[in-house]
Amino acid sequence: MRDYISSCCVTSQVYDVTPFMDEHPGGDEVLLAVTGKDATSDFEDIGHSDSAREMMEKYHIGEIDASTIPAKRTFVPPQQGSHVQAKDSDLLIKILQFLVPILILGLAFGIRHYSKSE
Ligand code: HEM
Repeated sequence: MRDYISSCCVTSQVYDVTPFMDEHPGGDEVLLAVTGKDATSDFEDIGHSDSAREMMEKYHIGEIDASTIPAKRTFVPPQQGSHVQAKDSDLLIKILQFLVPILILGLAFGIRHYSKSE
């Protein structure tokens, strides 16, 4: 007796394959790998026989409401505007890195000059 339920989903139908684990001709590892996942493509890629399809009816436990499956997210690249903004701030930092030491140096010379003349 196993202490977990391994269910996988093939074309929106959910199967509890726990009792079938040891008998599955493809082994239990493949079933475990798709537990809780949509195994439609894995199942179809094998080219399961008609008798395998009949067999799986024994383990049918329900159907998934396809509308509850989250849509696949597509990558949206950051907008051009923010990229240009990032370049602008990079330039500002470079200018400041150059200007600040010169300002400090100028200030030091200025102080030295005025303190000498006093
Ligand atoms: C309740 C669901 C399933 C049943 C009843 C089932 C049944 C079977 C049967 C009877 C076979 C022997 C070949 C045939 O008659 O087609 C088989 C082989 C196999 N199955 Fe399944 N299967 C199920 C789910 C899956 C899933 C979800 C996967 C993949 C993740 C899978 C992977 C395989 C593999 C890799 C083989 C071996 C193919 C080979 O060596 O040629 N099966 N399965």
